[in-house]
This record gives sequence, C-alpha cells and structure tokens, in this order.
Amino acid sequence: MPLSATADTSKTVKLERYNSYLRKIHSTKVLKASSKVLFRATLLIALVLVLLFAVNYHPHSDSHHLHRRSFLSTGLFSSSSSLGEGAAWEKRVRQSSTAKRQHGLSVLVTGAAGFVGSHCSIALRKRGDGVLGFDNFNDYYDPSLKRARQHLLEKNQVFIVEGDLNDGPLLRKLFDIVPFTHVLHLAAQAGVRYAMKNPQSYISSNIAGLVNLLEVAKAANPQPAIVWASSSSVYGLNTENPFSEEHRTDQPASLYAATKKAGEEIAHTYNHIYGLSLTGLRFFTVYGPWGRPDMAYFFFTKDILHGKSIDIYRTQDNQEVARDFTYIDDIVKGCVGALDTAEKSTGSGGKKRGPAQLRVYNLGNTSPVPVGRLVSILEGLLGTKAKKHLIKMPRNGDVPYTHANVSLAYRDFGYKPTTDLAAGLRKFVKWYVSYYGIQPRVKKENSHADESA
Ligand SMILES: O=C(O)[C@H]1O[C@H](OP(=O)(O)OP(=O)(O)OC[C@H]2O[C@@H](n3ccc(=O)[nH]c3=O)[C@H](O)[C@@H]2O)[C@H](O)[C@@H](O)[C@H]1O
Repeated sequence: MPLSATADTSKTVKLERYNSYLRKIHSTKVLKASSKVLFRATLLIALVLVLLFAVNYHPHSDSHHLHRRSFLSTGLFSSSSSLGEGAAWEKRVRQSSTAKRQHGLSVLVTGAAGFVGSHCSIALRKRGDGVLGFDNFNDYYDPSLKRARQHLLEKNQVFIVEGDLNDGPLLRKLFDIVPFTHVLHLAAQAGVRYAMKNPQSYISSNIAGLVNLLEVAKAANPQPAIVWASSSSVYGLNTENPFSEEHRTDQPASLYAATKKAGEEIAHTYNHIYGLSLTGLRFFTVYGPWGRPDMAYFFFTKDILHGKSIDIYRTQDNQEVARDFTYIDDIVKGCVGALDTAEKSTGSGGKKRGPAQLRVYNLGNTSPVPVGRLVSILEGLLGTKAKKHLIKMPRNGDVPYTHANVSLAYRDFGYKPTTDLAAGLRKFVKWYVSYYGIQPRVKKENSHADESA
C-alpha cells in the first residue's frame, strides 16, 4: 500500500502539475482576450472622439483654429487650456466686455482695428463701458497701421478678437460668452473707387458679413441693439441739397454705395421680422489722426511730402468737387449718442415680441469744402507746395459733392459737429508726422497763417 500509495502520490503530483499547466495556458488566454477587449474599447473611444471633432470642424471657414476653441469649450475636456489658449482667451473676452461703471454698456465693436472703430472703442472704454473688439486685419491698406491701433487699444484694456464677419461659429461663441447689450458694427469694405477693382470684397463684407452678424444677433438672448456704419454715398445722384434722410437714396453711383444702401434695406428686414433695434449712421468723409491711408487727405499728405504730384478732380462741367469732411471726434460723439439712445431689441432667441426701433441718421459736418481748398490747407500745414494735377473726375463712382443736414441727429442725441477742416487737418498732420517720424519737415511757426489763407 505504501508503495502504491507512493505511486499514487507521484501520479497525483503529476496530475496537479498538468492541471496547473492547463490553468496557466487558460489564464494567459484570458489575459490575451481581455487585453484585446481593452484595445478595442480604446479604439472605439478614439473613434468617437475623432467623429465628435469632425462634427465641430467647418472646412468652409477661414479660421479653423478658432473652431478648435469651440470644440474645447464643449466640456469634453476638463480644462480647455490643456490644448492652448482657450481658457485664457475666454477670460480676456470676458474682461474686455465687462463694464467698469454701473449700468455701463457691453459693446461688441466690429472693425475695432479700423479708423472709426479704434476711436470709438477707446472713447467707450474711457467712460467705463465694456468693449470687445473684432477685426480680420485684412490688407486692404497697410495692416501695420491696424496693428498699431490694436496696440493702442490694448493699452486701453480693449481686447480685439481676430476673426471674420462671415465666421458664424466664432460670432456665436462670442455671444455665448458675453450677453452684449450693443453692437457697434463698423467692419466693412470701405472706399468708393476700389469697388471697381475688387467688387466681390464689398459683397463679402458689406452684404454677406452684415447678414451673418444680424443672423447671430437675432438668435442671441438677449438680442443686442445694433448701431452700424452706413455712408453718405447712399445719396448717390441725389441733387437736393443739403442731403436729408428723407431724400432719395435709390440712385447709388458706386457699388460701395449700393452695398451700403442694401445694408439699410437688410436692416429694415431684420428689424421687421426679428425685432432687432437697428440704427444706421451715414458718415460723411471722416478724417483725422489714425485715419485711413486710402483716403485723399491721407495720401495727398504723403505725396506732397514726397514731392509727388496729386490728382485733384473736377466735375465734368469743370466745377470744383467738394466734400462735407467730418472730423473723427465729432463722429465718435455721434456714435456714442446713437448707442446711448438706442432702445432695446424686442425679440429673443430669434423670435420677435414687438415692434423695435429702426433709425437712420446723417453724421456730417454741414459745411462742404472743395478738394482744392483741402489741398491748400495741407500745403500750409506741411510747409510744402503740392504738385497739383487738375483732371476731370474719372467715372469711378465718385459724386461731385456731399453736404449733410444733421438736424435729425441733433434732435435725437444732440449731435453737433464742432471741428472745422483747418483745425481737424492740423490735428491730423500733427499725428501723421509724429507717427511716421517726419517731424522736422513741418513748418510749425507759419502753419496757422497758411491755414487761414
Ligand atoms: O462719405 C462716405 O461715405 C465715404 O467717404 C469717403 O469717400 P470719399 O468722400 O470719396 O473720400 P476720399 O476718397 O478721401 O475722396 C475725397 C475727395 O477727394 C477727391 N479725390 C480723390 C482722389 C484723388 O486722387 N483726387 C481727388 O480729387 C474725391 O473725388 C473726393 O471728392 C470714404 O473713403 C468712403 O469709404 C465713404 O465712407
């Protein structure tokens, strides 16, 4: 028995070894199977994430990097800053838009790196309103000037979001972050004559961009009140003088004017259907420090200083061409007045709840000045004679004169221009020579005498 018992024991041991060998194989198989399951699950999660990303990705848009921000803020990641600037960017957006005074406005200023936009943004911020800038920094004119304005705005605690008006997701995102009370919409393709060179840019900014902005604003909750830049050019071939808001505006002389006029009609539609409060401001040839290099007073200054000849247009019947040149500070007061008197939009989330305010105002200087006179003021301020080349106004969309009647803006928000062309150009030239570092060439001592000549 003991032998057999011994024999039995060794059999049992062998059997146990064999069983343990089988268990090992089995457990390895289980391990392999479970790691397969784990691998597949990981693959599935990755796939879901990729699909979600694809849903958020809009290939038709110009600013893909900004959609990455929208994706981050959907909450899939605990911290949006884990992939870059998301949280910091949103913080800047909020800070910039927050008013520093009680009952202050929260204004989205489009075209904030532009001429009128930068001045208005600073003025609003200085009185304690929240201001968020928006600009695409396009290269219609020297973008370094826009960057310099941006720098100035940063010093005044105004942050500019870089983006295009046609980027709906980005605009919606801004309205998700901030309940703007107002939009000051100044972003546009400006310039009367450039419309013959690049007509599509006017459609893209002044029509498609405007509609995109209004679509976002109408769906916002609360809806903001909107004040936006129309143009004196809408009067086109109107011959009644001075131009009043009741005059005809159905004969635009340029595509630029036609897109601004279309903007006024589009404003009517959004006001009618969605209850958006809309105010259009017809600016009359705005000039001043930090101005636009594509405008005549600006490039005349440059050309006179460089000894280049300048073209001075005359009408077909050899009359002087005149403009109601309006100084930037007066325009800023007009914009702020329009914002302060804008009533609230009546709709919310895309539904109209009642009639809303719809306004149009002239913002001009009320005293047209011939272009020849503008040039002699500049000659006096620069201490240099211009090489004048008098030519018939090319058929390029220009009109012979503009002249604003501003009694409506005066009645409704006390608009009263106070800067005449000589005083305004003096301020412009002072800025120009300092900005471009050419101070020594200006004859300061005789500038006053020459201006009044
Ligand atoms: O009120 C507006 O709604 C528009 O104002 C501005 O247009 P304009 O009034 O045409 O200004 P601007 O080009 O400075 O020409 C000034 C004068 O110089 C004459 N002019 C021009 C060029 C030239 O070479 N020679 C010349 O005599 C020219 O015939 C004109 O008489 C804005 O640019 C425009 O964006 C829009 O806002």
